[in-house]
Amino acid sequence: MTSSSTFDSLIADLTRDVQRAQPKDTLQFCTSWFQRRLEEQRTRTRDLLAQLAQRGLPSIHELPAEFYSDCPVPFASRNSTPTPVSSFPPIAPQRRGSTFPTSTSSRPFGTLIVPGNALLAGDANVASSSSLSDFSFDVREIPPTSPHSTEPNPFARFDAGTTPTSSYPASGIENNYLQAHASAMSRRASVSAEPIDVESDDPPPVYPKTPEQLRSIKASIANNFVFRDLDQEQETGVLNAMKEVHVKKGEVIIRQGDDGDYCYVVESGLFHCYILRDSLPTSWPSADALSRTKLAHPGFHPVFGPKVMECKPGSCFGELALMYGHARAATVQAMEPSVVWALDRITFRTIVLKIAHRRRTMYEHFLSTVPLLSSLEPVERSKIADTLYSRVYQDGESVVSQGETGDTFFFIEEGEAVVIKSSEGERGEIIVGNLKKGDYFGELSLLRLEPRAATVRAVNRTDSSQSKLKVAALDTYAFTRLLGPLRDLMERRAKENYGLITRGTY
Ligand SMILES: Nc1ncnc2c1ncn2[C@@H]1O[C@@H]2COP(=O)(O)O[C@H]2[C@H]1O
Repeated sequence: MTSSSTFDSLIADLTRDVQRAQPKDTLQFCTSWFQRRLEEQRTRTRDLLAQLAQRGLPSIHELPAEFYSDCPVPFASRNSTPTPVSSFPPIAPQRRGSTFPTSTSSRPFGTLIVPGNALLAGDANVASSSSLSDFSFDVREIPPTSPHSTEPNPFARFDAGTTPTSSYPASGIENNYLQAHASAMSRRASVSAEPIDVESDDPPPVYPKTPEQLRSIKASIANNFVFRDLDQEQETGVLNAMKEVHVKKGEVIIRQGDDGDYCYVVESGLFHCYILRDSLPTSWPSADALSRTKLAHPGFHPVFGPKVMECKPGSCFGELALMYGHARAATVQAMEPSVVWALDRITFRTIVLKIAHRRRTMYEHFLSTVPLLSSLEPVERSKIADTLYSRVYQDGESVVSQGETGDTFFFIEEGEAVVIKSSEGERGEIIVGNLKKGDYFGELSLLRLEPRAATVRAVNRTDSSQSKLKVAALDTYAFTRLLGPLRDLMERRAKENYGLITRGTY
């Protein structure tokens, strides 16, 4: 695929998703969307490299254009741990081995590392290597992505600054993108730069909660863009991993300019958020000194600056740190004894990425068993896998109804369905077909831009140990884009299986 067609297809995907989600903050939505796509693409690249590795030393030049990342991945071991994540001491983040492996040598391609990781790892030795365990690329082999740019890739330019922070040592490579910037806002690499070991079996932490607590957290995060797009499994993982934290009156839970690694949902109490517009002090007053600070008037803190927001029970704050590496934009202080639910970014990202990875593997496996798709290349099936989403139906529930406008195509993942038609003038419904695992339906209305020709309904199971109907769905746009090459095949099959394909005659 050429870069312009890749671009066109990305923009088309983004446009579709924006139209579907109707985000209030479009810019933020687009930013998150690209971040996710980048992560997915990097994971795919890693998977492909792992496959290539089984055949010998992989080479960047063997990567199909699909998988070409503008900046190949230096698979180098990490020899330093990340900086402390927050000045907030009461909860140590769950630094599980899976999320911060100290070395990738035992599993050469087991960790997703993308450009910028060296910011965190402080490991810039990307000289070429002959062994798989430390396989790496030389950044100088990588052409600039823009004729006007001398930088190896677009992710190189975190900022115009050149001074590395003490936390993230600069690399020794000339003109490279591994150098961190001194500015607080670019101290941490973007989320795409975070290594997440998607193959680890380490379960995310589970902190027990009452059903009421779960309901309250769920309601609090429901409209937050970070959590809104999580599926059921991801949401459950996130809710389970939230840890109850008691915050004393006056305690500073987030300090402006710090690295932000936690998100909080307020269970009880009250927090004030302040933003200091001027440059931040080189050192903040001690907790003791702060406790003696008098607030001259309620909207202004003499140290932290003007108050910009209050966070009451049900509010969620610090969530952007889960997605981006920005420094904290405000200081948040407890105004009374409070309780929050805290979630660290690594856990959040592990849950989201691991589940996404598992889901793709599961779909790829499933799609490889679908007869309709047998002529497709694995790469094409992977693309379909990335777009599918699952739905489970109760016995007797309709997935599509005759006469409706169709906007979705379905594969049956588990269970069985019946196809039912009813004709004007005829009484009742006639079962015209049975569908089982690996079958598909819903293509006719999309191919022919006609109303649904039949109703497809989950069977009433006679044995409750049988699976409920579970379908993997693809929306119109993805159907046209990804299954376009199979259009004739589907038309032919429809003719054979459903009889004469003319509206109203079957
Ligand atoms: N005999 C049939 N006539 C019409 N549609 C059928 C028949 N058997 C299965 N189907 C599927 O039922 C689906 C209903 O939605 P669509 O018309 O989009 O696509 C239809 C076909 O995929």
